[in-house]
Amino acid sequence: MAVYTDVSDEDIFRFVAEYDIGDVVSFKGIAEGVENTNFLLQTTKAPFILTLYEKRVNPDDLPFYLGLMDHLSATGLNCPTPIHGKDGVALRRLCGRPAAITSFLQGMSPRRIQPHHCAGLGTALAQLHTAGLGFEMHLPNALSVKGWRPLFESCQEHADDVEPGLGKMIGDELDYLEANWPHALPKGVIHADLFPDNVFFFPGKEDVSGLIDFYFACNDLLAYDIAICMNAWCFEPDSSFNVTKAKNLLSYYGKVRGLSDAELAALPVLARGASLRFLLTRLYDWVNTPKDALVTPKNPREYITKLRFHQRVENASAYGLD
Ligand SMILES: Nc1ncnc2c1ncn2[C@@H]1O[C@H](COP(=O)(O)OP(=O)(O)OP(=O)(O)O)[C@@H](O)[C@H]1O
Ligand SMILES: N[C@@H](CCO)C(=O)O
Repeated sequence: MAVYTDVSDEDIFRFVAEYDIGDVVSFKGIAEGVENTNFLLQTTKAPFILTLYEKRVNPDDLPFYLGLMDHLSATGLNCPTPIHGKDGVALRRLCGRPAAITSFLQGMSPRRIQPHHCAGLGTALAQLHTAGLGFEMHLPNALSVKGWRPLFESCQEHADDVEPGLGKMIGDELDYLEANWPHALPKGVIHADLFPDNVFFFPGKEDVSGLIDFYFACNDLLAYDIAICMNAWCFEPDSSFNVTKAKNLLSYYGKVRGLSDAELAALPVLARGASLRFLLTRLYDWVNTPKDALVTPKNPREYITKLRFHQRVENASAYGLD
């Protein structure tokens, strides 16, 4: 249950009164998600999402995230739109946490990912990257290659408790990635966490209906965002890699924003980095979440398997490209 900060009825009535969004009708904690506290807020005017930002969100970065969602919404991309209070301010405080209300997006995350979902995702991701090129604020990716070694060092002592030899594997992978990271590839605004739970479709439809959870968005290599999606969408529950899904993701992305030969050639190293990034944040959460916590941390072993797969990949043809 990802509600880290409880909010009383009195708190919510006082908070909503700071906006012109109608009166509170209902207010329920949302179970999904592990990073922030989210509530579904229904008022006499419409449904909204109230988010209280928790430990992994740097409050100084919130103007970038909210400004980005405003920018992307204005370009026509379907993402949460920050609601501004009567004083014009979107970023506020509630129960001691930074907080904001955003629009509620209709649609559902796919429970069983089909190849057509990856086609829709490729299109939506390229549209996001294209729309983001006009966004003037800039936020370096704190969880890119420069951030991985410090993150590893903060939980290194526990790595071998998860799997014998994991500490050495991560140390060797960090050496490889720091020496081979493709810094010169095209950069722009990336989502950086576009997992299935953050992508909505309408039932029976193939196009993405909306994107949410922009709280890891930042400026980084655009093709790195594709690698994050390939890991999150193109592996089957039995850990096998689905080449058809990867081919759809890459080919439909390329119809909107063509990938350069350099980006295609760099996909294996980008996919190794994308695997390590989520292995590290999951490892950190795995060893730092109390056993009796209400929120269940995500299993880092899933990303050990994905990293090992990409370590064996020699070129992008393994991802379905001709
Ligand atoms: N704008 C929105 N419209 C509709 N539903 C939303 C919206 N924002 C969040 N949700 C719902 O709340 C859930 C959690 O939101 P979100 O993914 O932003 O939280 P999180 O803690 O950052 O999760 P994660 O672990 O995926 O990073 C989503 O899976 C979705 O069901
Ligand atoms: N999407 C992340 C959790 C939120 O950052 C993961 O699956 O590890």
